[in-house]
Amino acid sequence: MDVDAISSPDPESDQELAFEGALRPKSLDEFVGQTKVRGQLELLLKAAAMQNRAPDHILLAGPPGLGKTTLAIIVALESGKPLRMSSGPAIQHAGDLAAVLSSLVPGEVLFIDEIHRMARSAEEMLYLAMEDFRIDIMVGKGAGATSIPLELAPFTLVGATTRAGLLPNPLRDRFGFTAHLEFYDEPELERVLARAADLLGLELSGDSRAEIARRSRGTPRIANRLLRRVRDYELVHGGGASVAAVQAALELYDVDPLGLDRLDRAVMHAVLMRFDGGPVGLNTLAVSVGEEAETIESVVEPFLVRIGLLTRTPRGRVASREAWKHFGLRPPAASGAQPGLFDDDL
Ligand SMILES: Nc1ncnc2c1ncn2[C@@H]1O[C@H](COP(=O)(O)OP(=O)(O)OP(=O)(O)O)[C@@H](O)[C@H]1O
Ligand SMILES: [Mg+2]
Repeated sequence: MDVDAISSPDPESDQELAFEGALRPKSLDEFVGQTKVRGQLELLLKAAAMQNRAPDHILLAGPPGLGKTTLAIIVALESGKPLRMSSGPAIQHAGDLAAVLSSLVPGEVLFIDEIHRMARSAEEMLYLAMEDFRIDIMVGKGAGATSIPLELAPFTLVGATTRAGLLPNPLRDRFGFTAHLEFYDEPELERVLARAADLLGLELSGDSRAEIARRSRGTPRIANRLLRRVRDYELVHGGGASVAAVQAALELYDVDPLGLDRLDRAVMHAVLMRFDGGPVGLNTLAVSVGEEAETIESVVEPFLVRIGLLTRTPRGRVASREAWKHFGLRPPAASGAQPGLFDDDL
């Protein structure tokens, strides 16, 4: 496998997608963590069921691998309605969207993944569809063009995005509820792992679970992936999935004790070494590691900020004292940008 990908929050292969499918929780009760969002969704679905109507449209926002697709599937399962899956990149013309919308059955849940990547013309059609369950189909061209209104079956749109900030306001405002998914803490990841280990028939002690959870980047997808590598290791070497086996397996795949992946490390390395700890602007940073600014901002940065290695300031990104320590480096003696910040205990 691609070693670089093991800590990446994106799915790495079709095989992994199949594996994910098998481990996906099928109900809100089985869904670990995100207590607040779960409670909010539960209320929303229950109220809709009591009034026998389609639940409000739902926007799921958050970094990759935290459970957006899983929750969309759960919304359909819990409300006992069919689910239609689509994605922003697949909707490049208003006509693509019209075809999907006009074939929905009453109450159907329409999941649009990466909704921020949908074509503009389709977005505008979606506004009307979400609000009035109606679209206008344009017939003909030029002066003779007319629009024919088309009634739609009431449906629930579930949109997912890693970039809520990129959604135009009129679209964002039409969702009755926006769930912001957060990174998972270690006890939550341990519960994800316990459940997955059970499903895989792998015996895993509490200490082994904790060891994997600590390196999972706050992300269930990564926790499950690391668990697979541990299972492989156990399969080949035998002797159970002890803490030593977990450490050996994860070391083999270059998973940092904090769970940092190649890109996380490249970003931190650039901030520390090339920009003397910052502040450095997002675009400059993106260019210096050869990545899209979007990826840095939505995938890499939220995690680095969360674990306290990076801070965002109005003047740019700044490495924390912990960052210098974690990489075994000394901050520059005269840090003109942040006088006194690194003075104590170094
Ligand atoms: N709360 C959870 N409890 C248990 N397992 C979870 C949870 N959230 C996610 N998972 C597991 O993590 C994997 C990835 O989740 P999912 O595909 O829903 O992420 P996503 O947010 O849609 O990611 P992306 O942005 O890449 O589409 C799934 O296989 C699922 O089993
Ligand atoms: Mg998804």
